[in-house]
Amino acid sequence: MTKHFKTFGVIGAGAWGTAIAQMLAREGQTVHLWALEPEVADAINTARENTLFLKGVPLKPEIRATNRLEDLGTADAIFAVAPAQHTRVTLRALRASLRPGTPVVLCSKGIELATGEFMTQVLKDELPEAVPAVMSGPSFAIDVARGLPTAVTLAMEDAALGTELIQAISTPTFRPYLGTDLLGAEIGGAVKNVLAIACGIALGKGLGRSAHAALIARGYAEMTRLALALGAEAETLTGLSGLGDLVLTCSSETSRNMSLGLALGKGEALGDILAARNAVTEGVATAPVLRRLARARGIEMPISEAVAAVIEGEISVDEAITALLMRPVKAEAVKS
Ligand SMILES: NC(=O)C1=CN([C@@H]2O[C@H](COP(=O)(O)OP(=O)(O)OC[C@H]3O[C@@H](n4cnc5c(N)ncnc54)[C@H](O)[C@@H]3O)[C@@H](O)[C@H]2O)C=CC1
Ligand SMILES: O=C(CO)COP(=O)(O)O
Repeated sequence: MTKHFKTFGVIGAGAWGTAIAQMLAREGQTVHLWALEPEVADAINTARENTLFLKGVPLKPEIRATNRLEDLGTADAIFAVAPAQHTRVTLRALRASLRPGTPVVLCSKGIELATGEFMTQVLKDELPEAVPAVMSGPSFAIDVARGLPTAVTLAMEDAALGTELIQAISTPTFRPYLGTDLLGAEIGGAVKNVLAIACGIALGKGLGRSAHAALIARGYAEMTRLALALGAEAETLTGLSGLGDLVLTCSSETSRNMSLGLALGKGEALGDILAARNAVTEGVATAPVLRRLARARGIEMPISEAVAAVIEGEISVDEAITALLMRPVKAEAVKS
């Protein structure tokens, strides 16, 4: 049976949730956007601007902001865009109102610190009757909100339903490519944030573009090792949600993760950097849990290990760099 996607719910009115709502909003469709902060919902509904998280972008009239998650319960599809550490509680709050079989598209990029779970597992725990999907790829919120060309992976097990959803949401400038490997898509999105911190540190320390490129390539190798060990498909990692997002995030100061690394490399303290920003930097929470996961499975992830150790205050930036450079040289294609 053909599913008609007319009404959308977006959980989280940060930069990315707001950009997704803007992309979804078009004539004849309604987008309910849940904001945690009353002033954000108010500004969107009255001034048609998200003054806290996405300043300067005039928002479309189809977007209706709300502070009540239950207002999203009747949507034909939900986009879950709260930061990874807050995703569980927002999904749980939808349990009573969401219709069984509703697609829930997970858009946050991270691993839950308390449980070590990726977002698909969190969704399964909290809304077992939802149809899971993952949307991930190289996509800065400001680019999407301004209508600049963007391509992402949208992974859903039911390819026919995924195709219908993509047809309902795609525009000439927002192009989701269908995949069926949800785990691969979410691993790429979570791990690239940690690797972007490493790249930022290297550039901030003045180690040069050769070191930067080496970190991206070796980071890609460790991301792929983890993905394959957890049962994801290699092709997903070569695509938009893997290599594509890794390249974007590791190369641009627009990335919060990359810019946090840059500041660390220049000698700023982690606490000061975080205190000065009004934006989530997912790699900070993901790095320690990623290290835990890799160690538990015996997967070698030296760059992510080094970032975790710096974030946890166990070693300095200089010690992390020395540790990486002192690693024994070995064959490039070693798998573990
Ligand atoms: N900004 C971007 O360009 C992109 C972001 N993402 C991902 O989207 C997710 C959300 O990031 P942004 O929209 O950029 O966030 P943001 O940094 O713009 O805003 C922070 C968000 O966290 C929410 N928040 C804070 N405390 C909360 C709580 N206790 N419960 C629920 N929500 C809470 C705020 O309401 C706000 O929506 C992250 O996982 C990020 O990795 C993915 C692709 C692009
Ligand atoms: O995921 C992103 C781009 O695809 C945004 O990255 P940051 O969270 O590092 O800004």
